[in-house]
Parts: sequence; C-alpha cells; structure tokens
Amino acid sequence: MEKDADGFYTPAAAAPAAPTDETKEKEPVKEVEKGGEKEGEGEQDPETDLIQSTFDVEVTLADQQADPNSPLFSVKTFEELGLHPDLLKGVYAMGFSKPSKIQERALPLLLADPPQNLIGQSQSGTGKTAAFVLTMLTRVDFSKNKTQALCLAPSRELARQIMSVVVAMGRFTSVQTEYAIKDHLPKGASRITAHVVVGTPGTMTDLIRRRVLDVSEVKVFVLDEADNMLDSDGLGEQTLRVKNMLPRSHPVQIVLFSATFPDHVRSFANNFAPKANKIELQKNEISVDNIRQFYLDCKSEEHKYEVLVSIYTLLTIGQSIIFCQHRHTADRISQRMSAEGHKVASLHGAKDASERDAIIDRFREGREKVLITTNVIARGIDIMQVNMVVNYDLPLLNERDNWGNKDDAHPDIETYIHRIGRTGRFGRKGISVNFVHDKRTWEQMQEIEKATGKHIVRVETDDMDAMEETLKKHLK
Ligand SMILES: Nc1ncnc2c1ncn2[C@@H]1O[C@H](COP(=O)(O)OP(=O)(O)OP(=O)(O)O)[C@@H](O)[C@H]1O
Repeated sequence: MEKDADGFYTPAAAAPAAPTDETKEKEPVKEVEKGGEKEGEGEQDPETDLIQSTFDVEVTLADQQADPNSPLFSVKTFEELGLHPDLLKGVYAMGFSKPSKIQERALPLLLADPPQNLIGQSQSGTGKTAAFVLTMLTRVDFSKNKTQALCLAPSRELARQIMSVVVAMGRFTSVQTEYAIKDHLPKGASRITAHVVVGTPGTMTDLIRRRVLDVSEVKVFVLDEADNMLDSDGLGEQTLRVKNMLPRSHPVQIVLFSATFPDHVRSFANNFAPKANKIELQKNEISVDNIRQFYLDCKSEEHKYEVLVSIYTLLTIGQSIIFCQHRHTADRISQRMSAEGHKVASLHGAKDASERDAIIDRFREGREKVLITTNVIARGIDIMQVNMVVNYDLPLLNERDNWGNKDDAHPDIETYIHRIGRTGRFGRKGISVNFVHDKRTWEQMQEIEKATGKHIVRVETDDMDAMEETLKKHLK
C-alpha cells in the first residue's frame, strides 16, 4: 500500500496477491507488547527517508506477528475473518499480510449477523482503525445512495486520517465518502448521500440537525477514541446528541474502540453500547514495552527549555512531537526555537482549519520534523516515522487556572498513554521523554509511573554527554 504526498493511504496501481508466508502458531494469546519495526516501509512516500530500511523492518514485523506474546500476533489469516473479497484486496493493497490480535479477535464479532455492539480495547498502534473501517465497509450496501455508516473522532486530524483508511481499504468497492468536519463542506451544500461519513461530533450534529445529513438508514455508528468521545468532561454530550438522532426503526450497530477505558467512562460506555461484546485489556497491559520512557530532571522552567534545545542539537531524531499543556506554551517554544534556527512547526486548536490541515500534512510528509502541539493530536494520529515523543509539560487534569485558584492538579494518565503512543506504532521502537522541573512535577511523574506500571528512567541533565549517550542508544 502506498501513502500519498500527505502520508495518507492512496490506492496502489494494483492489489498485490495475498502474501504466502502466513505464520500459524496456535499458542495461547497473552497481550504484551514487544519491540520491533513495521513492515512495508519501502512503499511509503518516496520523498521521505523511510524508504531506506525496507528489508530489515519487514523481517522484524514478521517475527513479532509470529510471537504469541505480541499484540500484533494472530493465529488467523485475513481470509479466515470473513471479509468480502473486494475488502480483502483492499487490505492486501495496504501491505497488511496478517491481522493483528485486535483485528483477529474483533472482526469475527463485528461482522457476525445479526450485528452486535462491540467495546474494543487494544494498545495504541495495534490496528484498531482497520477493524472498524472494515466493519463499516462490510455493512454498507453500495447500491443505495444513502449514508449507512457514521464514524466520530475527537479531532479533525484524526477524522482525516481515518478517512484515508476508509478510502484505501474501500478502493476496490464503490464506496462514497464525506467529511463532517468544520469548514470542509462548501457553504450551502444541501445534501450528503455518501455511504460513509467521518467527522467530529459538533459538525456531525450540525449537519444532521440541518438535514444536510440524513441518518435514517445508518446501520453502524463507530466512536474512535471512545473513552474521550464519551467522557462528560470531554465530548460526551455532543456524542450523545448524535446518537439520539439515529433511527429507532432498526437496530444500529454501535462500535467503540480505544486504547484506554478508564473506570469512570466504562459504565457510560456500557449504556451507550448495550449488550456489547467486549475485548478488554488488563490494567498492566495498556502501556506498551516498545516505547522506552525517560525523564529529564530539570532545575526550572527555563532550564527545561535549554535542555529541550540541547536534545535537538545533540541528537539526530527522525521525527518528534513535543506536547505542551497550553497553546501559548506551544507557540512560545516554537517561536523561540525557530528564532534560534531550529525548524519546527506548531499545531493547536486555535489555528484555523486550513492551517491545521496544512501543518499536519507537512509533518506527515516529513517536511517538518518537529511538531510542537497540545493534546489536540494526543490521540490516534499515526505517523510511523515519529520515534520520539516529548512531554514538555506532563498532561494534567484539574489544572490551576491563571489566578492559581485550583490546586488539585493530577496527572492525566489516559492522555499520557495516548501521547506516548504517537511513537512505537505497530511494533516499532520509540522513546518518550518527560520533563520534570520541581517537586510537584516529579510527584506527578511518579504517579504516572505507578499507574502505568512501567519504569521511567532518569536521565542526567547536567552531564550532556551522558544524556546524549542514553537517549541515542534507544533512538537507534
Ligand atoms: N494487520 C496489519 N499489518 C500491518 N500493519 C498494520 C496492520 N493493521 C494496522 N497496521 C498499521 O499499524 C499502524 C497503527 O494502526 P492504527 O492507527 O489503526 O492503530 P490504533 O490501534 O488505532 O492506535 P491508536 O490507539 O493510537 O489510535 C497503521 O500504520 C496501520 O496501517
């Protein structure tokens, strides 16, 4: 499968035949991640440096997919999962040779008739998108010009990425697609008849309300990043509004996927998707081992900035994402780094739609190597060449406001897991680097360590050579 200049999946010239080297071990399934790399890199955007390591990475992925302890492992082939031949061709054209564990387990449940709801959990970067995209494409009757599948995601960037997978997997079908994201449809557009509509909840609600989008024939409703989409502090209300507008004349299959389902969302998820089949991870399985986690002990906010800059001066990093808690921090760091000659871009929710699209597309293409951002792209974004995630600010809940009124800030564990999951995609290796600069942030980091059950290794910041050596070793 090829990705276009924007790094999105595009149809290749011809669908390759099914791979022949399927591995069929029957060992029991235990979901723990192992390190490794992703296959098919040689088919990526020819303008990026990804192309260099084609042979090695394919071998490593095959190893992982044959390892029963890996979430990439499965005993089945895509043929055995009950996919329509046109979709099977789409899957192989993307360069997928074997299902991952979540695909193997979820697809038979998702495709069964009569349709059943599903709540599916699997670690970041393990292929949940393909599972729900194949479900939507299986449920659509392409002979009808009616919207039959809706998918909601928390950001326009993720909605656009999901759509690229719908188009790629559906390239041998006659699927028609449309976005429900801000500023996408031309003003005055009167009717959407696309089979599959992907978007964000606010715009989706608006289109349904204005009767631009007719949902009377919708059969499947997918929430990606479902815990975030259902959280009452997040998008819960808007998502519920969309659900309440769906038809009651026939059952609608509800499909929820995420890498995280915190307890406070689980019961709401159970009500939202009643009688759902469930695929759940144990708490200690959620965060992956192929992402090595570090923390940098800094002396002050200003020292954080100095250390950040020295990382980029000392190390050769493929691509990286720097997460800040606030938009103004992202802008400030990006301005300072740019002024000092570093090539960086910043992306956050205050930028307008077309600017956001252009920035993420440039980053996908590899034209920007460093993206400074907020939680807006903490979830779902899949850019395989990202090998480092920096938590310049740890993700927090209940933060202090500008007047310092709230004082019960605590780490946002779910967001942390999603942020670091922007690296280490589909078995690749990656590092995450957390900045700690006082007792409070150190305690927050400890809390994260405890909650995720994964050791976060201290890295010296007053010995630059040692810092370089430690990080370099794991960036290889
Ligand atoms: N069976 C497969 N074989 C090879 N590559 C795959 C397979 N399934 C998915 N991938 C690739 O793995 C990467 C991660 O997949 P995806 O984005 O669906 O992960 P995810 O589980 O949704 O992650 P997140 O929780 O971060 O949203 C993508 O680049 C995708 O193309």
